[in-house]
Amino acid sequence: MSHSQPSPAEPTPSMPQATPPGAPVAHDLPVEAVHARLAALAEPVRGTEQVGIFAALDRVLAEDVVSPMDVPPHDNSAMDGFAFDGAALTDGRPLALQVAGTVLAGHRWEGRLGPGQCLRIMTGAVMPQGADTVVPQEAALPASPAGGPESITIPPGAVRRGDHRRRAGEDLARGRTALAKGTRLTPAALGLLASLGQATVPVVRRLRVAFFSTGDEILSLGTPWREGAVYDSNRYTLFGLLARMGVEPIDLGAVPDEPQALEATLRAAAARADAIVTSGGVSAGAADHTRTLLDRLGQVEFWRIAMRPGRPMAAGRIPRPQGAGGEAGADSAAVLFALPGNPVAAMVAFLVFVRPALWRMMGCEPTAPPALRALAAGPLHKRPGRTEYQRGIVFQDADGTLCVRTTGPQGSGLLSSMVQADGLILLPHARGPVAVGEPVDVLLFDGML
Ligand SMILES: Nc1nc2c(c(=O)[nH]1)N[C@H]1C(S)=C(S)[C@@H](COP(=O)(O)OP(=O)(O)OC[C@H]3O[C@@H](n4cnc5c(N)ncnc54)[C@H](O)[C@@H]3O)O[C@H]1N2
Ligand code: MOO
Repeated sequence: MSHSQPSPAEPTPSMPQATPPGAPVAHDLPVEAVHARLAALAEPVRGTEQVGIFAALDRVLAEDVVSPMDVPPHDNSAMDGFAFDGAALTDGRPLALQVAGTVLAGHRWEGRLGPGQCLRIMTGAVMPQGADTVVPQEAALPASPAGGPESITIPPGAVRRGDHRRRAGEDLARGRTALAKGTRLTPAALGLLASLGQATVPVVRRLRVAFFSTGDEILSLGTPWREGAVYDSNRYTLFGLLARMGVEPIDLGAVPDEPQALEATLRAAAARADAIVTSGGVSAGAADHTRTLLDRLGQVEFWRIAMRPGRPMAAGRIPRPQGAGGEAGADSAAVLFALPGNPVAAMVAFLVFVRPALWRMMGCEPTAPPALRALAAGPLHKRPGRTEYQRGIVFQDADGTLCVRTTGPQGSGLLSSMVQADGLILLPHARGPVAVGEPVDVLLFDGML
């Protein structure tokens, strides 16, 4: 047993007595306090590997990448048109130029433009010596159109000096940090690395996350249904949530409410994984053995969190068996996140707490999910004193204003509502009921990248 002691400034996580069901309880930990405790628990793992750039998508960069070259590597044209010396432009007067040749992208014109000359140039082609400006071909008047102009006239005001020239190094300058350690490698970041000629990338090793469900009533798929049982859904939502993060998910199945079975699974998980995510068995029920077991196995805290859904949760460390460090890294313990069993509560607690903690373990400072401000299409029940995450559907009204309505009943067993929802309506701790037309933040399930 190694509950950490609550500090005097923080409420005790002990069980509240005789509280009306669903009412906020003064003892419950605010969401921010849970974030702070999890940040202390989730330390970055050690270990890096060099991977090919395609395999680097969604991984975390293990070292700063310094640009070995300028990108673009040379001054070049941003338009198909004519390159010339912009110093020849005069206010209010047309400029006539003779076309000295053509340069295509991927080629360099070796000559030097003289006074009164221009070069036909394609987008991306290297700017010739003696030119600093490009006039797009549709803005130049050809003096002799057949077979390409031999000379052009630039009407007054068509371009200013320096227009449509892209400078060497304007995207990335040689010697500058192109991507910082800890960056999550998005599609854009992969492209940036490729633009430096980098075919392999140093990344943080893949985080191993074991997950399992608990409960006598939980049936694995393929098992015939029986009275009193439910098919396991949490393992599949957790698999999806973990896989989306680019971690290595390790499925350890469904475990009955038997202390020996739970202990064996937890020990096996700690031996193989950096983190363990479980669902069920964290509230006050007669078969919720997880609590007793965790008290014995590791340093685990149980929390009642001032939020809905996702009120009960446990988190802490489960020591690795001796000699298991080689496989799961040098750290002596795996981090346990024990989520509530109700399917919506498990998902919401994962999104709010586990996801940012796992990003931290991967060496990446987590970013807040994208939020949208929308007007409540109907009144929302909300009690001050807890953070609520209501499932929301975003739409535009007849005027094009962004609005949000709930999916309907907000029971934390209604997994169908998570499928219908676009995101979670975030109602902060202190907020009371929301009237129609009041603005609220919606945390979107899907970001663009
Ligand atoms: N007296 C109290 N009872 C409960 C409280 C409370 O404060 N006092 N809290 C309620 C809240 S809130 C939640 S959330 C749940 C969490 O309880 P557990 O984490 O112990 O979860 P279980 O009791 O094991 O299961 C709850 C519910 O979810 C179903 N479940 C569990 N695992 C799965 C799974 N893998 N796939 C599908 N469904 C699953 C389970 O059958 C139960 O119906 O406690 C409340 N009780
Ligand atoms: O808060 Mo429980 O987590 O309602 O479902």
